[in-house]
Amino acid sequence: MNPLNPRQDIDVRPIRDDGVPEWTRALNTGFLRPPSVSEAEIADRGGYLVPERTLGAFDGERCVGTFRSFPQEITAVGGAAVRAAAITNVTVTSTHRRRGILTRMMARELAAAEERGDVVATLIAAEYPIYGRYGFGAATTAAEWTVDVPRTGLDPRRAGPEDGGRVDLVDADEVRKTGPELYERFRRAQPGAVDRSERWWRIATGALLLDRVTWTEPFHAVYRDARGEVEGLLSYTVDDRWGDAKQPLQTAKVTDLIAVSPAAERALWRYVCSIDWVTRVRTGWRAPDDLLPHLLPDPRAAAITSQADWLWVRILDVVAALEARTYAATGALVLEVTDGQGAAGGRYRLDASPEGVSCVRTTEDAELTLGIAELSELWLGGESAVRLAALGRVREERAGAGPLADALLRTSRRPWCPDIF
Ligand SMILES: CC(=O)SCCNC(=O)CCNC(=O)[C@H](O)C(C)(C)COP(=O)(O)OP(=O)(O)OC[C@H]1O[C@@H](n2cnc3c(N)ncnc32)[C@H](O)[C@@H]1OP(=O)(O)O
Repeated sequence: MNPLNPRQDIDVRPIRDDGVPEWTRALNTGFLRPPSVSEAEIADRGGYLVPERTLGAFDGERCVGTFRSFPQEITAVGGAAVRAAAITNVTVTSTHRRRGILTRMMARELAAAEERGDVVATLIAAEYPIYGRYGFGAATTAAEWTVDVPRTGLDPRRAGPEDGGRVDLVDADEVRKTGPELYERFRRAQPGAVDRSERWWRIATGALLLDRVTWTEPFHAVYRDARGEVEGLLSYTVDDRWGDAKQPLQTAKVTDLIAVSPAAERALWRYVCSIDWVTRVRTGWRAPDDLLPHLLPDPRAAAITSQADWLWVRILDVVAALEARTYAATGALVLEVTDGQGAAGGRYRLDASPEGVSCVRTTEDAELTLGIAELSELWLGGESAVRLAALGRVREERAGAGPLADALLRTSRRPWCPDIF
């Protein structure tokens, strides 16, 4: 029992329509932000919180735990949009931690998500150890590079597109017009990407200023191909740093770079790496196999400065999840899936080929035994069953089942979720 607060009768329930201010105070407290809640914050949250999907843990009238989910689409391997329950705003007040409040809120949401027919649940984890116990696996990773611009070997006179395309700076209105459509094209082709709301675009372009976030207006640039079609969007901010010898030492920080063609990717990275005064470029969180280093004459000018797990996925419906994706190889595999918390456990036979897939429950002998967290980690193609077996997290019941799982499930490019939610 937590000695700070011995009360046991904590009630976990959805908030009422008038419960937004108290819930928001608890959220700010849990995230160690100033707890007072402004009118603007209440109005903003009131606009998008869904009370029946917004849980509070109540000690009497006081909210001491927050948790909410919202409907999301995540792109599976092959491009299908899969129904997800996106989980966010998870906090338990410091006086009430480690007595099972998160576990109760999570159990309630996962049961509700299964009931709704969501195929997976998703989240971005604040800390690595929190969510594995609930069946979540780190399904995408992200890396950030810092580019030492003088070392790239890029000649600014030759940094522009060589394919008849062009790069133009555009204003925020233009981004709100062209960005959403471009992003839709991008995410349909990017396993691990999730949909962006209109609110996302308003925040990214300064149309909605949140009083808890310090806003710096970014520059926006688009790449248009030779026909004038927008194929890429770059947003970046630049600091104002000069050295003692009056030399420019500016860092450009990329806040978003979305491209639907390699030409657009190349043009936008080369553009941001060739702006006068900018001596460093921080890329923001990218796919771990981003092309960037190899778009520079000297790839070593781009050094990875940070790398971490990113999107965590929890499969709720194994059949629907495995049948939603495509497979580049042909093979059959019997999986024994264990699931302590949910209904996803059982034995499944996967028959996959480039022509199609079927996944059914079976009584055949298992070839590979793994937890639902491990299957979730493998689902988007970014992790390897052979690696997980070496770590003792997957067990081969038949020799060769691990490499076969990799041949079926792994993908040539890594999955990537560019967003945080
Ligand atoms: C998707 C998102 O919103 S990510 C944001 C997550 N929130 C935060 O990081 C804010 C700060 N932290 C918190 O508010 C809380 O510590 C929470 C929400 C992470 C956990 O809430 P709690 O109510 O303390 O968790 P609960 O008591 O249900 O823990 C269940 C188990 O998880 C473990 N656990 C919980 N949090 C952590 C952690 N941060 N690190 C390691 N283990 C943890 C507990 O030790 C416990 O283990 P046990 O079952 O072996 O005893």
